[in-house]
Amino acid sequence: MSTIKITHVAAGILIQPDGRFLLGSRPAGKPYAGWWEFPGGKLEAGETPLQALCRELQEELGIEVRAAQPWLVQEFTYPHATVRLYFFKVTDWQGEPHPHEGQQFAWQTAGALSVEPVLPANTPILRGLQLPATLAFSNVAEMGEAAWLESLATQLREGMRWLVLREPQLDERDYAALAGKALALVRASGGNLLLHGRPELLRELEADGVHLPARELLKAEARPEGWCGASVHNAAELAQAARLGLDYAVLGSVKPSLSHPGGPVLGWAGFQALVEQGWPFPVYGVGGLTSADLDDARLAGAQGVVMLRAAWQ
Ligand SMILES: Nc1nc2c([nH]c(=O)n2[C@@H]2O[C@H](COP(=O)(O)OP(=O)(O)OP(=O)(O)O)[C@@H](O)[C@H]2O)c(=O)[nH]1
Ligand SMILES: [Mg+2]
Repeated sequence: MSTIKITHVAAGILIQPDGRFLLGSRPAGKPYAGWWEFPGGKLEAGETPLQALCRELQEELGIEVRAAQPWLVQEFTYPHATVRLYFFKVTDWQGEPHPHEGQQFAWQTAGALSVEPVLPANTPILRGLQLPATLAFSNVAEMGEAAWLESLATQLREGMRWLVLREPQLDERDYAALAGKALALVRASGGNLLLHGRPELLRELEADGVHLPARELLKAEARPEGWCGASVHNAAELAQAARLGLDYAVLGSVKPSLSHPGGPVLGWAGFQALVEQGWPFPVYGVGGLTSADLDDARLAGAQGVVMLRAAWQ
């Protein structure tokens, strides 16, 4: 029996307060020379990913890492190696990055890169960097259409850019009509609207993607086009989201919630234990959460929180 040798790699996403992050070009003489990557390199024997990250950023950039949070973990098979990449968000460092290996540097904005090509394993990482800290789910069922659309317009003015239209009580015709109205508002602000289930409506409505409920995630054999995330409750569902190459997962319930009363509750500790297994997409907490929970969410390894009621108040 042959076992695949996996090369473990730590890579750092240096993030400025304005959100821009650093890419470096790979030096001549290495595989994929000239391609863009996050600075980093292979773990040495006995090193943890964080130790390797600190050493590599010292060697390649001459900086000392002051604050780094583990973020996404991605496995990828190249012709020359199968790599397991541990990506960290590096939010504080000492010193100015200098190209110690003859690299070029470029500070970049998520979704609007000015350099290419980027290493192919990094595609999900670049998608993940575009996602927000709070993801809103609609609440027409409780608020009524007129009040919700009015609140949507207000939230869009105040910076909301991502939302999932989840209205299971509507039949397909009413759902499509509501989606049309919401999309008109979202488009005018440059935002993204994801349908909840109903991937068959994606083309017709020209929505930005689909959020799959867990039962549809488990049935899916391929991801729909556009953005795609899913609701998950356990490791098996997270693994299915990884197999499909989804852009994010929503994991819960973190706290008891009014919308799913009596369901299983993970708490932040249970949430953290699942997220720490390492996934190639960001994971949001859901279930009785508001923006007041964002600090706890980040400490537990979350991208942020999903808000239902709280998003529209
Ligand atoms: N540093 C880095 N490596 C990446 C990224 N994405 C990605 O697929 N890789 C892969 O991870 C592997 C390790 O990268 P590396 O060449 O930087 O390793 P290193 O700094 O230890 O260099 P060395 O080989 O000279 O010792 C390569 O196969 C590279 O293609 C990324 O964003 N940053
Ligand atoms: Mg390197």
